[in-house]
Amino acid sequence: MPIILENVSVFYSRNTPLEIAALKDVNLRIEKGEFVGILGEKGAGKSTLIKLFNGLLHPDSGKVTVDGLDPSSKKVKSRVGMVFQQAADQLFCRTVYEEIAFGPLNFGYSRKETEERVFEAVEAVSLDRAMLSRDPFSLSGGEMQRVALAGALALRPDYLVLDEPITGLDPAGKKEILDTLKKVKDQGTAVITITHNLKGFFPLLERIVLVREGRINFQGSRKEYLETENMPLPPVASMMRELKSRGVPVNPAVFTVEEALEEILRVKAAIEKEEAEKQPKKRV
Ligand SMILES: Nc1ncnc2c1ncn2[C@@H]1O[C@H](COP(=O)(O)OP(=O)(O)OP(=O)(O)O)[C@@H](O)[C@H]1O
Repeated sequence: MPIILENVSVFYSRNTPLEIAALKDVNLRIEKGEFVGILGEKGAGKSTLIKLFNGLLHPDSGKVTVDGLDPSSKKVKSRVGMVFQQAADQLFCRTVYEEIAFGPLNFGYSRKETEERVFEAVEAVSLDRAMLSRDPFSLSGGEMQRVALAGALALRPDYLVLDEPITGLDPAGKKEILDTLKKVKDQGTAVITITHNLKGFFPLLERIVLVREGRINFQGSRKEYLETENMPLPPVASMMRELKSRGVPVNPAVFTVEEALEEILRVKAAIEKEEAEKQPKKRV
C-alpha cells in the first residue's frame, strides 16, 4: 500500500496577517519500493510536504494516509523513517549505539532484537562497529549523517524519507550515502528524498516530483523531466542540450556521464562514417 495525499493544503500562521499557504491542493501517491526525488526552489514547500508523511504536520484540508492508516499512528511512525538535513540536530544520545538503538527500544523491541537491528544498520551504512561506543558529537559530518541514517534504518522502515542527505558532505561521504540509499531501495524500501544535488542523485531517481509555490508542478520519470522545458537540469543533461543546440545530433535524454560518453562516441562515429562516404573514391 502507498503513501497517498488527496487534495492536501497546509497553512502556517493561519488566520493571522502572516498566513502562508505552504501547500495548495496537492495530490500525490508514492508506492513502496520507489526512489523518488523531491525538487524545488527554496520555500517551495518541500519540507512541509515530507513532514506530512509521518504525522509531524497535519493537513489543514484534504487527507493523508500511509498504507491506509493515519500518519500519526504509532504503526506508521515505525514504517516511515525520517532523516533531516542537519544530522547533528537529530542526535542526542551519549553513544552511537544508544543513538541507533533508540528507535527499536522505543518501539518495544527486546535488547537482543535491538542489538541485531543496530548491527544490521551500521553494516548497511558501512560504519565500523568500533564506532558504536563513540560520542556521536565527536564524529565527522559524514559519519553523523550515516549514524542518523542507521537510526532510521534500525526500524526497518517501508519508506525512508530524507531532506538533502548529501548536502555539505565531501565526495567520499556523498558516495557512501548514495551507495547506501541504492542498496536500501534494492532491498524494497521506498526512498523519498528532497535534493538540490541533481548531479549526485539523478541517476538513482525513478520518479521526480517538482514542487513550485506550494503546488506539484511536475511529476514523472527522468526522461519526461528532461523533455520538459525550464526545469533545473543535472550538469550532464545541460551539456547534452547545449551540444544539441549547437547542431551536434546527440540524444539529450541521458542520465549519467557514462551514457553521455557513449552517446557522444556514437554520434562521432556516425559523423566520421558519413564524411568518409562523401569523400571521392581515390583511384588506384
Ligand atoms: N514554521 C513555519 N512558520 C511559518 N512559515 C513557515 C514555517 N515553515 C515554513 N514556512 C513557510 O512555508 C513555505 C514553505 O516552506 P518549506 O520549508 O516547506 O519550503 P522548502 O521548499 O522546504 O524550502 P527550503 O528548500 O528552503 O528548505 C515558505 O514560504 C516558508 O517560509
